[in-house]
Amino acid sequence: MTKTVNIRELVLEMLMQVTEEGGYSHIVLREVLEKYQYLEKRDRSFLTRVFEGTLENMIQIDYIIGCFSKVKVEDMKPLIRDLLRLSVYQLKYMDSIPDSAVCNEAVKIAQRRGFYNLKGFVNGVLRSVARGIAQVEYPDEKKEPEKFLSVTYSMPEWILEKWLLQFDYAVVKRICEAFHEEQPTTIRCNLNMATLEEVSESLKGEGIEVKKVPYLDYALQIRNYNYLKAITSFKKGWFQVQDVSSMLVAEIAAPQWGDYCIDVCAAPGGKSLHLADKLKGSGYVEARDVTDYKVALMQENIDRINSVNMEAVLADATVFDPKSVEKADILIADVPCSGLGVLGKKADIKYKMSAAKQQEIIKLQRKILDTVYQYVKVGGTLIYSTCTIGADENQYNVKWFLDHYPFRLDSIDPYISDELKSKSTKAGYLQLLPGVHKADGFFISRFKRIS
Ligand SMILES: C[S@@+](CC[C@H](N)C(=O)[O-])C[C@H]1O[C@@H](n2cnc3c(N)ncnc32)[C@H](O)[C@@H]1O
Repeated sequence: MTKTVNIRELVLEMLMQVTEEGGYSHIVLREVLEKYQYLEKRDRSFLTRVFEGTLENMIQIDYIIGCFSKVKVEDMKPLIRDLLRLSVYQLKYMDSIPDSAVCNEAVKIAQRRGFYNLKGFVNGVLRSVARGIAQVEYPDEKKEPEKFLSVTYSMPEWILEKWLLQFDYAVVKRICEAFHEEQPTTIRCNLNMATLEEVSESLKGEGIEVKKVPYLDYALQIRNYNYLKAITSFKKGWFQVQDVSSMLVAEIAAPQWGDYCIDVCAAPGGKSLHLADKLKGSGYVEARDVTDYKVALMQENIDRINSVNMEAVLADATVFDPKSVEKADILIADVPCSGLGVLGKKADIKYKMSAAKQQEIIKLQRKILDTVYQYVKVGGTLIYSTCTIGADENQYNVKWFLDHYPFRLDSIDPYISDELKSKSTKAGYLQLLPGVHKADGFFISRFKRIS
């Protein structure tokens, strides 16, 4: 017999894992959905919506709580703070739930969790929020534009400050808005295994909504599925979940028949698998990553797709590998980054990242480039990419690389659709911006080794 689960309490535990224990929201959610597969679809959607919605809107929610609580949000007991957050999310964003139900449930959870003495506090704050939420005064866009963006879109001010130095206010606002729009799943169809029509028909046959997406003709958007790993065409290896921005990496790498490719930061393997598909069984793709866990993850994907020209390898990209010197026709450095381009899918990243952590990441990116450039043959291609927005990890690293190593930028225009072409793509790099482009925020640059 299955135990009854209190969904709000489960969301509270998930939030605690993310906000207090450093867990990653997409992993926490995936593990819970896998563990509680028996939950009804309605409960799974409620759980997903409250968990993701609370994280997406957390700065705004804390601002609202701050308007009604005498205790500062940062001084609250962590469990009470997260309980208030998920409750305020429901009060503000879920009209179908009566306010009284939200308050009563929160009080019961506080009591069950041993916070008898804070029942009154939880009840008082939530009932005041429920009564006064429509009168909350938010920062004025004209007088305090940065604060307005921060509270409206729950975006930390240090990120906004950096973006506003590089992009117009309207562009930054559009990026922030896009992170709050629906983020449908995008898939890359493996045309070596099935045609686009076959994948599409198979998905529709299982009641899944399918739509074409811009920029690439083998990519589809899917909606309204319950559990990805149960989809027949997924089990057959006919498609891989991957954003279009990430598919563009292999597109821009443009491997030729027989090429030897090394992907130095490859897990979970999306771009490597794409390269292997493009090579149609020829050449070879060494998909390297730094932990056993990540290598096993890639191996799982290789086995599902039955890829014959790809191998998952355990290797640290910051440690020089003499056997790889001038071995690669194509080297992919899809490096660890701040991830600010994918906040629409992984909202918690924005709270975990900081300017200081970003500096550490930049050092690692440069250390990786400083090691792996030696593996590229003269005349070979190096692709440097990140899933972030902002010059620090992108354009400045490109400039630094050109200043120190025997490479030149190479135009990417031959490999992308006309709507993506610009001065910078002609020069050799592409910064995708959510809301401006129909893709995740992503940066791709292409270099040729000249000596
Ligand atoms: C942006 S992700 C790569 C995504 C991957 N290219 C894909 O398309 O699925 C960055 C990867 O770098 C790996 N990584 C971090 N430090 C590394 C290192 N020193 N050596 C090799 N890989 C590393 C991480 O484990 C992570 O999987």
